[in-house]
Amino acid sequence: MVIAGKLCFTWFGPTPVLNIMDSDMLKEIFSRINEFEKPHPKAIGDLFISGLLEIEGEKWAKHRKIINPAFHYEKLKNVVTATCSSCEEMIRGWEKQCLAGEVDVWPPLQHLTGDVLYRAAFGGNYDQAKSIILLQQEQMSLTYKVLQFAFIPGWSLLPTKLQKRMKEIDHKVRGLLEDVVTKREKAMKEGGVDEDDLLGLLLKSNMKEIQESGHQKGMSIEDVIQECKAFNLAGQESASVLLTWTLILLSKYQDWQDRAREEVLRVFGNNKPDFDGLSRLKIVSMILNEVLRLYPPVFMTMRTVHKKTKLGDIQIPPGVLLFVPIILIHHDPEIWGDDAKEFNPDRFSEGVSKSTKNKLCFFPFGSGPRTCIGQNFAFLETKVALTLILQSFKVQLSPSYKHVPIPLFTIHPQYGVPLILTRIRSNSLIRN
Ligand code: HEM
Repeated sequence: MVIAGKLCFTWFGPTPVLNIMDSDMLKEIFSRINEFEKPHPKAIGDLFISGLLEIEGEKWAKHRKIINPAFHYEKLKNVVTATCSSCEEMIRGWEKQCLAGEVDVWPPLQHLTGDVLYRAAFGGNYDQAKSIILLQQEQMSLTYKVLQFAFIPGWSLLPTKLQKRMKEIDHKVRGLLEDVVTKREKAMKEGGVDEDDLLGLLLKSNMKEIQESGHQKGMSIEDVIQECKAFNLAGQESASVLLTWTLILLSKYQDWQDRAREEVLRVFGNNKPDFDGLSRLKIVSMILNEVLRLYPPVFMTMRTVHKKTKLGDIQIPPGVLLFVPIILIHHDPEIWGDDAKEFNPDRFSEGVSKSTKNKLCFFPFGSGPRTCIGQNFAFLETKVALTLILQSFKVQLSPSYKHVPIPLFTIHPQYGVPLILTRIRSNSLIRN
């Protein structure tokens, strides 16, 4: 039922839902974080999200303050180094595979972003992270199944096979992360390691709290593990999805691929991308924004209303779930024009605020205080990977590619992404 303009009322099982597409209301929802809070995922029986993604109020603010320094732009130089190392390994693999025919780039891109996250945020590598990532991927598809039953009251309390497996996965992931965390903690205590990556900062805050207060007041080791779990999920999945849809669209729109490659070669030649040069990639940024508009990896977000409140002229009772359908707003012809569904990076040629006329209608990373903390991380990693790929290959869609985007928390290509990769240099190892 449409209430007024861009407001639509529905039900999700027993829960009343308001779909919000109005720019002014969205600004309110994203900024008034005490009234419109993130819904607690346990309310729908899932177990996989935790940490910064779900916590509320003061605890969230405290955690975010601790973590923020690891995400300052200058601090993210290690993302560039980590992506270069990891991407070179991937490209070497593709060079061998492409001689034998097409390459399904979807699994390697998922590995890539997992590896980058581990190297840059946790000081490890993909081999250590592999089991955790695979378990979390399984957890996500199980959670998706759970959601289909979530409207049946009490279903989440039943001891079903699904619930049992989810608990088992949660337990295993927790154990694996505990191992990563305690190893680093030991190394830090022995004085060997003092890194300001994400894990280092989380652990330093834990140690500082203990030293200062003599007892645990701040981020406990349990909190640290939960945060690592959340970052694993948030940091790996969406970035791989962005890179994947970018390669699909550049394969489809060869003119944009040529323009992106020209720019990459103008800025870096055949050298490895460096931190400062990445900010000069204007065409690549326009392309990434357009991919994020058409295929926003996180295609919707939610808030819940905790106490009776007013949004615009409407009184909203507590318990209402607010759905923010990012993808629908990004595809709205009233905002983006008749070509809203077409790939046209030129619409971002004068920057995001010009193309959105300063309305809140493009927000692939959310908005307001609870906006994505990893936005710069994701942009750097994607630009580096794209630079190295475009320096090495011309990419085309294989005739076997089927265009079936499916929403599985993020938008996945259901049948993978078989590409034909043509090497454009005899030796694609990038110069230092
Ligand atoms: C293309 C890649 C990415 C996209 C599209 C994306 C998108 C989003 C969105 C839409 C939200 C929810 C915002 C809201 O509800 O207002 C979010 C939250 C979050 N993201 Fe990302 N994200 C990406 C990459 C990353 C990366 C690489 C990391 C970490 C390294 C990360 C960490 C987080 C965290 C921790 C939150 C919760 C923030 C909070 O509640 O304070 N994300 N992201």
